[in-house]
Amino acid sequence: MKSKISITNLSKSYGDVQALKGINLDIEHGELFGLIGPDGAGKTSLFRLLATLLLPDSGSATLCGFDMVKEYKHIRNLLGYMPGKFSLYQDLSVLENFNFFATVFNTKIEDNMDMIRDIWLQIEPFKHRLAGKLSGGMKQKLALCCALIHQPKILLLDEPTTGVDVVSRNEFWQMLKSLKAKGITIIVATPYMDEANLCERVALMQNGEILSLDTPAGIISGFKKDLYAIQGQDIYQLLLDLRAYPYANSVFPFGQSVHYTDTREDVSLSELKDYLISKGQNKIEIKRITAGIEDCFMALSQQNNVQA
Ligand SMILES: Nc1ncnc2c1ncn2[C@@H]1O[C@H](COP(=O)(O)OP(=O)(O)OP(=O)(O)O)[C@@H](O)[C@H]1O
Repeated sequence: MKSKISITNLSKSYGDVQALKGINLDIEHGELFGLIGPDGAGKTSLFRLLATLLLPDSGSATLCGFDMVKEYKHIRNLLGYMPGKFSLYQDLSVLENFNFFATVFNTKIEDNMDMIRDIWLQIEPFKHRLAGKLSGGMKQKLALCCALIHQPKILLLDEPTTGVDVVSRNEFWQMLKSLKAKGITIIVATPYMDEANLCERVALMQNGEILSLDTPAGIISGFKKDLYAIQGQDIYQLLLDLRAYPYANSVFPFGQSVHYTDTREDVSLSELKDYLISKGQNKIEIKRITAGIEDCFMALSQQNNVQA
């Protein structure tokens, strides 16, 4: 069975809030796909629709060829869904949670070990611990095991690495790669732009719309402006001064520097530096850099806001 997902013109509102505005998206069998966007972009709403927990206002979607509304029962058996908030029973042990999910899906842990062995081995030493007493990374591993217990063809993971330390985040992505190798179609929603590079394709989302849909490299190649990282002693004042510069096209804070693009084709860096010195800035450093996914997102978002 091909676990393709096809989404056509899908919309969802909550009262006056338009959470999804006509989403069109095809995700291929066995793809590791990223939904990347800030809080409120609409990622959870899209997942809840695909997981058949919400009804759309308009539009449609098929998962493994089954209609999301009319054939929701088939979809529930084919789908593993890991919600954003820890969804397991905090007062049950690891093993009790696991057994509970196996029972719900009318299966047994031992019958599904092939699929989950690598992950289970990492949490097995804690099998008698209450789920509520696990670390963030361990909770995510348990939630992933529970989402996999019925051997789903499609896995929806809503912000699985939010609040998880860097080491556990890396381990988690390694696990996703091995699940993908088993032929599972995986969609990961994340607000972390750097995780886009770990996906085969991504959709950058904002305000219920897809701003861009491509491979991470394809998205980055769409960034056509020269990009500069500018550092100075007072980063906040630097940001304000750059925003006031008449040739500024985009100015965003980025860690310890400001990412800057200019409206001119040929940027005069010496003129820009002189301007900043005239504003009282010192220790200015300007470096030409390559855009990352976050720069692309900011540029697309700015473009989208101008068009709106
Ligand atoms: N039950 C609800 N009632 C009213 N508004 C809602 C409801 N659920 C979501 N929204 C609104 O819909 C929009 C999209 O929210 P959604 O949760 O789908 O986005 P998200 O990208 O998953 O962000 P988050 O990480 O904050 O959940 C937001 O403006 C949100 O406030």
